[in-house]
Amino acid sequence: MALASDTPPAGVRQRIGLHTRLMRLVARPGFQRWAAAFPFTRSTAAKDGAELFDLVQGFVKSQALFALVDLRILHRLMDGPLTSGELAGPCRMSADRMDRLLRAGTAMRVLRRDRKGRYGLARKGAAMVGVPGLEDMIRHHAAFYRDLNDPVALLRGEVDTELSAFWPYVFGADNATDAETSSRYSDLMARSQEIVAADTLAAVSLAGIDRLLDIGGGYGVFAEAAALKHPDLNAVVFDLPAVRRNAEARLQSSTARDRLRFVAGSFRDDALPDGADAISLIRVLYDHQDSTVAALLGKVFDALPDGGRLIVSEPMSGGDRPEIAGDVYFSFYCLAMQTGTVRSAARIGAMCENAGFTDIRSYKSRRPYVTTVLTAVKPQTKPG
Ligand SMILES: CC(C)=CCC/C(C)=C/CC/C(C)=C/C=C/C(C)=C/C=C/C=C(C)/C=C/C=C(C)/C=C/C=C(C)/C=C/CC(C)(C)O
Ligand SMILES: C[S@@+](CC[C@H](N)C(=O)[O-])C[C@H]1O[C@@H](n2cnc3c(N)ncnc32)[C@H](O)[C@@H]1O
Repeated sequence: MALASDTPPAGVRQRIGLHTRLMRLVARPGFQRWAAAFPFTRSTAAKDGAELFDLVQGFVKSQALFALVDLRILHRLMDGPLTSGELAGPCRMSADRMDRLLRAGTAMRVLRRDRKGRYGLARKGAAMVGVPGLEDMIRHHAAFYRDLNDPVALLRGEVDTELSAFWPYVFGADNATDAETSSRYSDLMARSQEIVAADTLAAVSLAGIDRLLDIGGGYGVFAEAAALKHPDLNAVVFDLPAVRRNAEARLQSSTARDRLRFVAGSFRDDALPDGADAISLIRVLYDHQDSTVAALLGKVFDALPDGGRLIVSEPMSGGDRPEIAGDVYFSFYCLAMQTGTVRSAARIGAMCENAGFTDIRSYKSRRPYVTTVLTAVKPQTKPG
């Protein structure tokens, strides 16, 4: 039954269509009881119920995963299965509490329990250990979840978020005085870029490109991966001066170092290095508001030669068809960051088009929770 406060605002007339009538039926407890028992509807009712419960308990699962990561349980099991009693001491908790955590890990299928009651790694738990930066990413969710503590206030813009103060170290803000924090989070950014770089290079080929300019390229993980994959490619990483020392150290240690260079500057205030026939923006646009993105795309367009290519790669919204990683996790993450927003491939494509680009393509993503790739081309100017 709709409450007075649930009714549409004055002046809004809603048409009650067939779908809405059906949804009102589904909302009735009596219909739910009937559907749960009726042979043709009971499996859908059970499936919907289980999926709803999974949404309800999402935070609890994430926090149980956090505990497994924070206590390094996955690493402790790399040498073989252990009992809860054996894991309890080093983790400073009682055996029965440890057993509670290990059962949760087993139910979530990151661990498995053998007949003797010992716990070992399940396939997904083992995979987690190998995903670059994933465990640190999970640990840094402590700050994100504090920002999400009152999600309505966050949506209303009433929360002074922790995440917004967290990454400026990486963005090269002047207050990056805490060297230990700075390098810890910069490392997190660099490590998480490894899978983004791999998926970007799996989606698009850089064959035929002589010189790549990676704007906001951080420590150069993408530039290095591109150079290693394409032996004739030279790449320039353009990022804020605060990133220079660590980026140069990383690029210098690469076997492709002769083809990698760092140029310090801001895409807001400085000219972009010239001579690139392709420019990449990896996880850059979603950090910024529309006006900054429009100005950046315009600058990128001007810096490219005719026929030059733009590569955009970052987690994206599903647009007309909202999708779970882009429209839940990254959307709220960007909200907590307070500086930018997640955009759909269609929205980014339209912004590229406004900047003058043509031949805009987005690629079906293998892992939308890692990245989605879009390319565009600066058109050839017609002679005469
Ligand atoms: C051998 C046996 C037993 C069986 C054979 C079967 C077989 C071949 C199985 C395959 C097993 C396998 C290798 C699995 C691999 C799984 C992988 C690679 C999983 C990867 C998961 C990646 C995840 C979950 C990534 C998550 C990324 C996140 C959360 C990123 C967040 C990024 C953020 C917040 C960035 C912020 C940056 C800013 C500041 C907003 O710009
Ligand atoms: C989210 S990080 C992405 C880094 C890297 N491309 C990656 O995927 O890991 C955004 C990068 O943009 C850089 N950045 C932010 N503002 C910038 C600006 N005005 N000019 C140049 N780089 C900037 C930051 O320093 C940071 O390295």
